[in-house]
Amino acid sequence: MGAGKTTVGRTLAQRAGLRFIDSDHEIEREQGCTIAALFSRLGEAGFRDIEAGAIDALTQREGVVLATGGGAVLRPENRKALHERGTVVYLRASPDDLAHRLRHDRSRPLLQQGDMRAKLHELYRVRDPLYRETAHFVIETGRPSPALLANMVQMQLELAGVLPSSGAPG
Ligand SMILES: Nc1ncnc2c1ncn2[C@@H]1O[C@H](COP(=O)(O)OP(=O)(O)O)[C@@H](O)[C@H]1O
Ligand SMILES: O=C(O)C1=C[C@@H](OP(=O)(O)O)[C@@H](O)[C@H](O)C1
Ligand SMILES: [Mg+2]
Repeated sequence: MGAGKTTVGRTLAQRAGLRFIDSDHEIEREQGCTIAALFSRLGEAGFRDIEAGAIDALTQREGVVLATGGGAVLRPENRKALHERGTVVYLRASPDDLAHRLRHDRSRPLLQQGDMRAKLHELYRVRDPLYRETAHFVIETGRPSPALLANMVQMQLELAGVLPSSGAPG
């Protein structure tokens, strides 16, 4: 949460001329309510069931940039679908940077109770190995802006032959 998946993913899609999809936005549209409302109605496990269905459907699309929710890696079937059907970029951020970025955020239900920084450290401990297992590339966030990170991801994917060369100078 707060790594920049939604922000960087949208910019990357614009630059690469691809459609951008965010699994949380798709879920909100289909369910007709916010992620926070789904968590309070169904609990985290209920949300994860819906999320797994969305990941299965969305990873079957061709030619899209897909941003997932940060907890999508918790389910093995999601990790497998993402890794096998797509090229996965892990936008790594330190828990302290995430806490700073999200200090005023009220839309992420898992961070609304207790000490946000401690919670982000705990999520990082559990999830960092899962992100590394799922990803084909790791990009360090931190100092670069979202726009620069989108350039960095695009360049990485062009070098890997996943995206056609944009011919940008440099
Ligand atoms: N590299 C970055 N540097 C500074 N702020 C960032 C960066 N990436 C994202 N943000 C900010 O952090 C917040 C969360 O970003 P978002 O794209 O929603 O993350 P995610 O989808 O991974 O949870 C937004 O306010 C966004 O502008
Ligand atoms: O990390 C998580 O468990 C979650 C991340 C959120 O998405 P972002 O990673 O886009 O914030 C959203 O799916 C939900 O609040 C749960
Ligand atoms: Mg997001």
